[in-house]
Amino acid sequence: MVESDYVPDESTLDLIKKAFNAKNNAYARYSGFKVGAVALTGDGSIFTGCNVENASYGLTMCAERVALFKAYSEGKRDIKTIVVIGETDDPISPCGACRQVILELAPEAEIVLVNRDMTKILKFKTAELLPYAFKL
Ligand SMILES: O=c1ccn([C@H]2C[C@H](O)[C@@H](CO)O2)c(=O)[nH]1
Ligand SMILES: [Zn+2]
Repeated sequence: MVESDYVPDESTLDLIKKAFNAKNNAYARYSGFKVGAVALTGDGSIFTGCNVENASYGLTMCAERVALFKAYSEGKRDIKTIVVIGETDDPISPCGACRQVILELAPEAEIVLVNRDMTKILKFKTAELLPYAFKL
């Protein structure tokens, strides 16, 4: 993990801005909490995501899984970076479901977690987010 004095390079900063903008598309009718994400693949493709909620709360899909599933559904599996930004004062912390999915679908990725105004940024390797994970 890299602490919040981590200064992203230009291309990572660009990803963070794209995730920030993707947050505007969030369908957060129930929680009011908007989240944006991007997934960067090895060929430079960028897939955005936002959270999409449902009246049946458990059907809600998180922003990072949307971005990841968009990449996979376009045949892009070489996930290099995932950025997630929410509306918290500290960098957002992905839920357990997302950690499980990220571990399997983006095992080599760097996960960049950002707070609401992009002043605090944490960087993790996928495996750090889910120790002793269930795998088959
Ligand atoms: O990392 C996270 C954490 C939460 N959410 C969403 C799910 C729900 O719509 C809302 C509140 O939990 O935020 C995400 O999309 N990503
Ligand atoms: Zn989640």
